[in-house]
Amino acid sequence: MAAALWSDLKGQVAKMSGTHLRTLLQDQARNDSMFVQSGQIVLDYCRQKVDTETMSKLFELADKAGVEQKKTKMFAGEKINETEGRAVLHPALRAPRDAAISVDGQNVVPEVWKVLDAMKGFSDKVRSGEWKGHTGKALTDVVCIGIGGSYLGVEFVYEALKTCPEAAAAANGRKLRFLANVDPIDVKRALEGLNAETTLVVIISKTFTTAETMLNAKTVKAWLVKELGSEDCVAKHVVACSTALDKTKAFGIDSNNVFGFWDWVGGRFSVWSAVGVLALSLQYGFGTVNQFLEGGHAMDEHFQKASAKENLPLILGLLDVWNGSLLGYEGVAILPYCQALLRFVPHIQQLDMESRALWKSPFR
Ligand SMILES: O=P(O)(O)OC[C@H]1O[C@](O)(CO)[C@@H](O)[C@@H]1O
Repeated sequence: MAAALWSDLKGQVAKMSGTHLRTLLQDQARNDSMFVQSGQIVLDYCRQKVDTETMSKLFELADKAGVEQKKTKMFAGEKINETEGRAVLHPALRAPRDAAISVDGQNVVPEVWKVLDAMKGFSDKVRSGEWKGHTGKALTDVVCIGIGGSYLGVEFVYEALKTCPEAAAAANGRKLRFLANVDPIDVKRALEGLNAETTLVVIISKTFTTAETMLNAKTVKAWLVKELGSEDCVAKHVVACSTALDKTKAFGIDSNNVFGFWDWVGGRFSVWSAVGVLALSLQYGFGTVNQFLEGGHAMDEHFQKASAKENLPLILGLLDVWNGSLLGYEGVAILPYCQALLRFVPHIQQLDMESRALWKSPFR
């Protein structure tokens, strides 16, 4: 059945290859059917090389491939990441406090909120000046050390919020820097103009073994110790977002200052966990970051409940199958006209490409 549908879709490829987009765009009913919305997010896909017949075959493909059932399994915490044998539960990171989402029979939402509350408490203390550095000064600047999934999403959201008036006001007088590359020039750029007395270092590493992150962490720790004159400064100036408590302890970080996450958070989606929430709360305040989490939750609900034809993530996924596997396009252009989204592309590129690398085709 699915094979027949696939060959039908190949027929659509032949039809679309001989049809100019200008011709497709003359059909207003087609264009209108390709304008869908969830809250304030609009998806207008009328400039994709599809007509309504192609789309109905793609929706049929989703149905035959069991997307609905797979979605149910995902939100039920089943281990749908087959290559790594893990649940895929980043939606639990942005679920409301009273939600229930289970992994291995245990509701993980209370654990998520325990860490969110701890991050709120810590970031409020740092921002208010109640938390003092080694020499008694308030910490106004933050350097995040991490790489790949433990860096790109955080930097993207930091940049996206920088020009939002409410977030900018909350960040007044504070700096947030990122250090990912092991090139000493990146260390220099990250620390440029910072005073160790007023700097907090956030080491972000799920495993706390990643070579680049560990080298940068040691380099910046040495800078703090040299500037502040004692190893004791680490307890006040270094915190971590990690799942490896033994390793963060060995590095000298107080276990109260380690903000955890879980095996079911893939690195590429981890901006929604402590990886993103801590640094962003230090810069913009927890309230603003909580709005980001609420936005993500609204999209999770839409993905779960909207019908296929109105379902933004599903439609984008189907268009990806169409463009990549059927039309054979080898690249995707993401063009954020809004300059505040300047770091969106590296974030999505890493997220998308790493997901593809981990995907196990049912056909191989
Ligand atoms: O958070 P960690 O353990 O330092 O790992 C970072 C690496 O893990 C990933 O986030 C996911 O594999 C990569 O993108 C990144 O290079």
